[in-house]
Amino acid sequence: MSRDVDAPAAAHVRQDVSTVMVVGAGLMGSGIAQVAAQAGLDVVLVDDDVEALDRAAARIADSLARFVRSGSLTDDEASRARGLIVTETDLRAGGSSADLVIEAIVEKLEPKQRLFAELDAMCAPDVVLATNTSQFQIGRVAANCDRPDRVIGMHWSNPPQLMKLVELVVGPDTSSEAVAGAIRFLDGVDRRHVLCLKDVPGFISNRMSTALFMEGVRLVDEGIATAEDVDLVARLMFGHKMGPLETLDLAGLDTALLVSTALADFYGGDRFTPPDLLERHVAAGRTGRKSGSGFYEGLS
Ligand SMILES: CCCCCCCC(=O)CC(=O)SCCNC(=O)CCNC(=O)[C@H](O)C(C)(C)COP(=O)(O)OP(=O)(O)OC[C@H]1O[C@@H](n2cnc3c(N)ncnc32)[C@H](O)[C@@H]1OP(=O)(O)O
Ligand SMILES: NC(=O)C1=CN([C@@H]2O[C@H](COP(=O)(O)OP(=O)(O)OC[C@H]3O[C@@H](n4cnc5c(N)ncnc54)[C@H](O)[C@@H]3O)[C@@H](O)[C@H]2O)C=CC1
Repeated sequence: MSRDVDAPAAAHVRQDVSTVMVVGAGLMGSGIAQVAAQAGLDVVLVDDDVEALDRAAARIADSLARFVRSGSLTDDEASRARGLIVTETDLRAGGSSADLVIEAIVEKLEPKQRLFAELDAMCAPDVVLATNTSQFQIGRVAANCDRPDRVIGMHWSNPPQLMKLVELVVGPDTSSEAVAGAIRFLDGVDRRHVLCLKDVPGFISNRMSTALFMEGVRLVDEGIATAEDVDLVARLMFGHKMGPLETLDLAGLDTALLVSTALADFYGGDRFTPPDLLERHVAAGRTGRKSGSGFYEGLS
């Protein structure tokens, strides 16, 4: 880290991680769990929905198989990683053994606040509690914690298995020891980081991406361009790997609607406001790859 983080003096924070608890086994939690297991860490993956845990196990198996097919992993490495992940519906099963907790549950504030209060009470006092929120201020997520100094934003990029950058977000109380612990963990799982130095909604990445993604949706909603052409502009004119609408299908339109609505509420103006088309797709269950259709059809 090249800059000092202005934070209050805090109690000791655990720097060495051998067991990670990931809470929320959706798109992101399953991918983060896989990354940690591929780095040789024990992982407890928790979700309150047993079917979500089954889907997570299938997604992880599929992703590991792809890595084997492409030659990035051997069969042995893939089965070792799979064997390091335990799935659980009971938070307490992982809470006592975890050296680090990464939360990746639904993008709603109250459930995250409730979960962090529980984690704060349950985990050893020197364990860093990280949130993968896409946009909530870390100080708000940690609002009901006695030890907000160990709460940090750890915003991964989707798909976590392939994307190498993670955004760390420093809350008003986050200690420099917690930042150092998070960086040490990310270094160990071969991820680069950037530091968002102020606790602002949307951080660096989603203030940028939401403005672009919502403008892409607006162009389609206003009949100015097809989804295909908006995405082609991003790919061939800007050199992006994926266009905004393809990326929304990847991320989940339901999550994108929660993110853009929250950012629009906070910042006002139009730049983050979700166009009607996004709301209509979500209302119709067209949530992107996770449902098979979104801006595009036949997704998997
Ligand atoms: C409203 C705003 C808020 C939104 C909601 C919240 C979102 C957030 O908070 C923040 C976010 O994450 S936003 C999303 C950020 N991510 C991106 O923008 C992804 C952009 N796409 C890419 O980088 C590449 O297309 C990508 C890396 C994904 C794939 O690469 P390619 O384009 O080259 O595609 P493929 O040819 O399909 O794949 C390349 C090789 O990788 C293998 N593969 C794909 N998926 C895999 C997976 N899950 N696990 C393991 N391997 C995988 C694939 O098989 C292929 O292998 P080869 O055939 O051997 O090359
Ligand atoms: N989808 C994306 O591209 C990205 C999402 N994020 C953030 O990561 C978090 C998760 O997003 P996704 O994985 O896309 O969502 P998702 O909808 O795929 O998964 C969320 C999971 O959390 C579980 N869950 C909900 N409440 C719970 C609780 N109290 N305890 C345990 N499990 C609970 C659900 O059963 C579900 O399996 C959100 O905060 C989101 O904003 C961050 C970066 C990228």
